[in-house]
Amino acid sequence: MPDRPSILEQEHEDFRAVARAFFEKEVAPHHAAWEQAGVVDREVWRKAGERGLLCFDVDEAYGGPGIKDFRYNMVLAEESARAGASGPGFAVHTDIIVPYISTLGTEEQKRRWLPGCVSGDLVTAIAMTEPGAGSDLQGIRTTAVDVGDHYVLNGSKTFISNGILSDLVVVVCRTDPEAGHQGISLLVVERGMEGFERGRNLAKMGLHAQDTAELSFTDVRVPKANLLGPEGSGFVSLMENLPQERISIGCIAVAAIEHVLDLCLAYAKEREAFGRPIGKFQHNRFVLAEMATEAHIARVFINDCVLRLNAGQVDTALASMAKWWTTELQKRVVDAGVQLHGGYGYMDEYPISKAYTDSRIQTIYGGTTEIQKEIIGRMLGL
Ligand SMILES: Cc1cc2nc3c(=O)[nH]c(=O)nc-3n(C[C@H](O)[C@H](O)[C@H](O)COP(=O)(O)OP(=O)(O)OC[C@H]3O[C@@H](n4cnc5c(N)ncnc54)[C@H](O)[C@@H]3O)c2cc1C
Repeated sequence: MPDRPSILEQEHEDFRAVARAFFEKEVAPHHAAWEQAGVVDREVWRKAGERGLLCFDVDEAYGGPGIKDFRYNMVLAEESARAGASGPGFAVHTDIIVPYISTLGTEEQKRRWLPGCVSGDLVTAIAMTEPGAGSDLQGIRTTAVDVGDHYVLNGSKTFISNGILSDLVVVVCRTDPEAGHQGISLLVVERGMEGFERGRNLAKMGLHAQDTAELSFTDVRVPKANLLGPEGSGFVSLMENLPQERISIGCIAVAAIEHVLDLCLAYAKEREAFGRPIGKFQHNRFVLAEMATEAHIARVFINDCVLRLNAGQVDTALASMAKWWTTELQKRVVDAGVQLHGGYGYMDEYPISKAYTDSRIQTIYGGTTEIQKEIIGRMLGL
């Protein structure tokens, strides 16, 4: 069999060893309890920060190592998948939200927030989706009215990852209701601001240890100093940052696919039926042969995307291709994996069962498969 295609150097493998030890020691033993609780222990964020597993791209001036190399993020996704650690929302923090602060923040904002993001003392969330608007981001109704030195924020958000634990929430809101997408801005709402309430921690099909919550804002006075980027530039900022979010989700998908392949290969060799390992039946051999082939293709594809991301060469269409194709493949592969496990595949105590329920969201959040195809279609001039 060919080796898994790799774009990693020794330093990434050293980082992998640190991440693996962390997930084995600090995450895996607690995960079942966190699944019961619907949220991870806050302490695991600080421990991840101590080991240097959060926000590697943040510059040294703000407490990070300043490593702008997405291969580290990819390795973390792989080790997280291997440990079945779908609870800690590290990727959403490191890959998706903190980059908004790093790229759009003023010097004062970066000094105020980034060190805590790196250390795990500050957990972040991004709140775009509302009960009435998900894919159609321009349909959001949360408003922020300028009253001099602060805004008055009103509205509600739903399905927000890290919603319960978050200390900083990047809230997508309308600062000018008449200006279409040019009236959308990003405001950072901080834990404890009066009028900022967390609603339910939503019960979900999978990702049971991850907190996904409703948030509401009633006359929240948000200082102007918490505006991220120029007023009215929020929509453009989101469009600029979404490609990295989509490559991040693609990395998680490919990591999950490889993990499922490993689980299935081990099971096919060990489980016997009709006097032989189930992997000896031609049908199952074909399933695994297809899985191994597709995992290889997906790895080559995502590796290429990550290298392009590092070089600043990921465009919107490529990110959408990576997002929809890898996550749809993940869903298909993990479904085949459950079938291969027979009844055990349906049992929570088997990792394949959890991989199945955890995978289902992948084609929905970060922009659905349909939206990705719409984007690609537009880029094709259609
Ligand atoms: C576990 C979880 C975590 C999440 N985390 C976050 C988060 O941290 N922050 C955040 O802001 N949001 C988050 N979301 C929300 C997520 O991004 C949205 O659910 C998603 O974008 C889809 O929006 P919607 O649910 O409103 O579906 P809708 O937009 O109502 O779509 C419903 C269906 O219609 C299809 N559809 C819609 N428009 C079109 C179109 N133009 N063409 C073709 N088909 C279309 C969609 O593909 C979908 O199949 C999360 C969701 C979940 C479940």
